[in-house]
Amino acid sequence: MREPQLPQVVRWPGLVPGPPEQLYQLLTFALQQQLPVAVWRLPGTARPQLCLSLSADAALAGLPPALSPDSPAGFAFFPFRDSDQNPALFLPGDIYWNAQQPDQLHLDVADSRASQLLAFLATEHTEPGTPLPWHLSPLPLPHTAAQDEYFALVETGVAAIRSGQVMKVVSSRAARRPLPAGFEVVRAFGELCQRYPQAFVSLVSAPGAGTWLGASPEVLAEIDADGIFRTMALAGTQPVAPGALPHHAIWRQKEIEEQALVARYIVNCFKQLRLREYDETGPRTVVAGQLLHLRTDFAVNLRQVPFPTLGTDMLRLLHPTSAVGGMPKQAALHFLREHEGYDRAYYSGFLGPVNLPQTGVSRLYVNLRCLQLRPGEAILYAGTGLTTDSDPAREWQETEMKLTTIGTILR
Ligand SMILES: C=C(O[C@H]1C=CC=C(C(=O)O)[C@@H]1O)C(=O)O
Repeated sequence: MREPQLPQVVRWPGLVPGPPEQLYQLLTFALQQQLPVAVWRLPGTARPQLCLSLSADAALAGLPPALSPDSPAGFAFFPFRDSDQNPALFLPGDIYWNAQQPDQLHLDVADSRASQLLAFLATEHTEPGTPLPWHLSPLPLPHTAAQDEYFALVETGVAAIRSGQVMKVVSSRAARRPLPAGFEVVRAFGELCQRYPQAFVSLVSAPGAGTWLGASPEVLAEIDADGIFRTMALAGTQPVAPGALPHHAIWRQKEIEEQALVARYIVNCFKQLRLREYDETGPRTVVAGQLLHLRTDFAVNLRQVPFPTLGTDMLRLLHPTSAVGGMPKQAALHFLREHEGYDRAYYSGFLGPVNLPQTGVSRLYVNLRCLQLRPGEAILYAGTGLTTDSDPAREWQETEMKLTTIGTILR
């Protein structure tokens, strides 16, 4: 098997500033040169990592990434629906930096654009907090549903379930919020990292896609260093009750069914691949910020099950999962296209590093609890899984709760 060429490790040029300054310098270079860049912090880790691509065109991937050790290293940023307006991106890992090893940069020294970066880092010192030219989406602002419109959408969804058109559908909406005075994107990213230590925190800025910040609780497809493939069925939502232990949470029939459908969807994907050797754990209650969810974890040991394309195949079958689309998949997606009334863009798409920094290790998350930056404001996104028992007012309230996860950085 051919291993991808990983960039070389070079020393940070000149005096090594603190990681926050380094992050700022790298972002300044990327944005001034109008290049795509992604910063992320993995759940349970302390330090951010960064992937910078030296060509905007090279990031236009078109296809979902292959989760295989011989595919290129980079950062995937995939929309809910792949389209000309919201292209599927894969940011080649031309430059990789990890705040864990702050004196190192991974790059190809023979590339003249990489040398340009090194020269920039050696001479320029942008003060953190200096406004940066973030990429902005060229698309018009998405329609933001008022309460009565969302109620109507939920009612239409429930009617579609009752008539047997779909079993489950996840309706969603966008909401506009002004940026507070002095709002600063990199600081907001840091705040998300502090507030949500168990989330996948991300900041992606790319030509054509704009700038997105998020704190996702949901793994879509992951292959770790021990060759374990993982995915999860995450659904059902209630607020964390002050003083109560998460495992004492009581779930209604509605949430239990909603989550069971997502788990069934994943089992069906394994079945389509004729794979029986998976471990299933749960469902159990998990905490995601101020919310509780029900989660079932699935794992396959790829060192014991000889299925080298499992990650790639599952990713293509899973996205969009019934935690963000519905069931059956095509009928639910058709319903959303007809009735949702706005463009989700990269909300409920997926994102994360592939073979970066370690060959064979990929970590893709569903892009939930996220916002998109626009001049002077942010567009926040949230959705709720509908079943026959859904009540419009409760579903609206649930989207409000989900919006507060990312909304806290706008206070
Ligand atoms: C669609 C979202 O959440 C999904 C993940 C967990 C719980 C969900 C729910 O309870 O509906 C959703 O399926 C969102 O956060 O926008």
